[in-house]
Amino acid sequence: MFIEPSLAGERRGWIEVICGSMFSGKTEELIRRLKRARIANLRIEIFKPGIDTRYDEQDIVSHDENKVMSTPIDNSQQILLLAQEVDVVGIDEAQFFDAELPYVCDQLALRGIRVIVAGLDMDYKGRPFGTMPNLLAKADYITKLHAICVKCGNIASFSYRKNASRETVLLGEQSLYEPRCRHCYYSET
Ligand SMILES: Nc1ncnc2c1ncn2[C@@H]1O[C@H](COP(=O)(O)OP(=O)(O)O)[C@@H](O)[C@H]1O
Ligand SMILES: Cc1cn([C@H]2C[C@H](O)[C@@H](COP(=O)(O)O)O2)c(=O)[nH]c1=O
Ligand SMILES: [Zn+2]
Repeated sequence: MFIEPSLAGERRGWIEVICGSMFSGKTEELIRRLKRARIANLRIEIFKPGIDTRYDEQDIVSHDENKVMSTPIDNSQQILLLAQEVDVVGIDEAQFFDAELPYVCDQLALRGIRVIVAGLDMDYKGRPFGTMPNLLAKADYITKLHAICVKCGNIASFSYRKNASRETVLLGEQSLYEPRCRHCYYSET
């Protein structure tokens, strides 16, 4: 389990990335960390990409319906304007953001802000997803989570798409995707 670094002494920012397949618990873990920061009386701002309207226009919602309020935005530079006077910034569905997001996270961390980012590391084809590889390269702390493979019960790192759509971005949940282990993923792709 991730334990927050000590905040004693001069305040320095850092970047945490939570990654993994769909259903691996990224959003739950993001919400858990943000709730703990709130308990510590830290000032928090939470962002998600405007296109992610799957469960709610505004809130970040996990597959188990844990939720937290967020600000939907269309480009990552908006975070630099909106995250004033805050101690912690949370960002969900990072894979959908533009290529500037790693730079934005760097700038926030330089301001002394703790940045917690959650996102899919791979798309349905098993390729690195969007800006995630660059974020992972810049992260100070990385947590890789796993779902349970729906075929065999082993740990799952892949998000298998159940229909024939070929576009990279296709919002959805259980009806469209299932988490699979490497073996079960490659046996049907
Ligand atoms: N195959 C699965 N493996 C693990 N968790 C699953 C699975 N299917 C459904 N879930 C549920 O999904 C929850 C995680 O949801 P969430 O945090 O939204 O994941 P993510 O953001 O990584 O997609 C788990 O706590 C569990 O209740
Ligand atoms: C694999 C994959 C996923 N998506 C979409 C599907 C969901 O709307 C989100 C992932 O949400 P989660 O919180 O990680 O469950 O991404 C996509 O557009 N393309 C893909 O290849
Ligand atoms: Zn499997």
